[in-house]
Amino acid sequence: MTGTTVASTPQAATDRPRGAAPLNLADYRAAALKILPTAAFDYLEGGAADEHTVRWNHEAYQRLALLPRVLAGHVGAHTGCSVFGTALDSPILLAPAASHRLFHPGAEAATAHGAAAAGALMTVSTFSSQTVEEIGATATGPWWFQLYVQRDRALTAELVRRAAAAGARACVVTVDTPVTGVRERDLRNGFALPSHGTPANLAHVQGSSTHGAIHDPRIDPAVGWDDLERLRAVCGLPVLAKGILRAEDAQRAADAGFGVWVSNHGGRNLDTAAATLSALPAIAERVAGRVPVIVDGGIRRGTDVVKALALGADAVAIGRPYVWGLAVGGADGVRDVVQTLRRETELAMALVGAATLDDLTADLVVPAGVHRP
Ligand SMILES: Cc1cc2nc3c(=O)[nH]c(=O)nc-3n(C[C@H](O)[C@H](O)[C@H](O)COP(=O)(O)O)c2cc1C
Ligand SMILES: CC(C)CC(=O)C(=O)O
Repeated sequence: MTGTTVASTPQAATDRPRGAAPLNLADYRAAALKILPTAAFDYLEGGAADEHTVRWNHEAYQRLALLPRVLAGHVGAHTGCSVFGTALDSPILLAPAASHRLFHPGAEAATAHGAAAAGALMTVSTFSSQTVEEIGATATGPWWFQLYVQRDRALTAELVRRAAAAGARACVVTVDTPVTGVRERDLRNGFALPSHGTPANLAHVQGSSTHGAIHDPRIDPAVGWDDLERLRAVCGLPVLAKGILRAEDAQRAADAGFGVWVSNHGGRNLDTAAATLSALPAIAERVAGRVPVIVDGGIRRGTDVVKALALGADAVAIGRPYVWGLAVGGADGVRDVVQTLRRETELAMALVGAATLDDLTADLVVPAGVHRP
């Protein structure tokens, strides 16, 4: 893809007046909008085509209301959990996002530090701007590796082996991107990932572009279930399939022991794909607790986390919000975004009468609007 590249790397906003400190994730978005070059903000913010799915992901949470239990007799709420054997302080994960250096000079290392400070698990993209070895050497918290299966399967195997050797605790195979969606903001901006965003993990590969295109021809469109089996054998790690929206696909993943990551890629690929929250209950029912179920897309408030867990997710992941934090404050911004969402989650749990994540059950959620018991 040709086009102008974003030349400048934004600096962290260290000189914000105290009174302007972000209170919630939407405040971080507003601050990131002020700092980032337009093309970088649009790449982060945007979705495919008319961006219906981007909106639906978020609105699906607003279409549900909570029915709190009272007099539950709890003191506070505890968000501790374990996902695929990794103990976590809270069920809030960082979804993979390409090229963190586009948003902050500290790149993925800064994200890793912020995630660790918040006790959150980070997922490192195949298209990270630092190598898995660099990230693994600096990460003090748990992290997973997100894989885009490459047409070159020897290279694919090498990638997951490198990630495992660098300390990744699971491999998340993205299954919703046989091709990338048409991101019209990027087309209008003539946007291509800048040279400092070139996928570091692939920099040694012959023919690898020095100006990584968003619509990357190296991603193999013909990925099958047998690829996931082979990858699990190669890396020896738990494998999750990211991008599942259909219950029968979730069932097949669970039958094979693959974790299920419910996602429509943040509305960035197939516009008018279903909101992830709409897809979640049927998926959770089929999986029936056999493997972890993670959901992402549009989660911006603690009440969203509570609703997702009540409807069957074991954990949620956020994409854009932690990148807003990264842009605004580097590692501290990432940490603060996660901690803010976690505090909101704890508060919402206390208010619905839930002491632990197990207390978040489907009866807490009803359609919003007029409720007739
Ligand atoms: C800037 C950006 C880059 C992304 N890069 C990747 C990626 O490399 N691999 C991947 O599987 N998903 C990628 N995603 C999708 C996210 O992992 C996640 O599914 C989505 O952002 C969740 O929705 P949310 O941003 O509304 O929280 C990216 C998303 C954004 C916003
Ligand atoms: C390089 C891209 C394929 C990364 C991505 O998944 C995205 O921008 O949504």
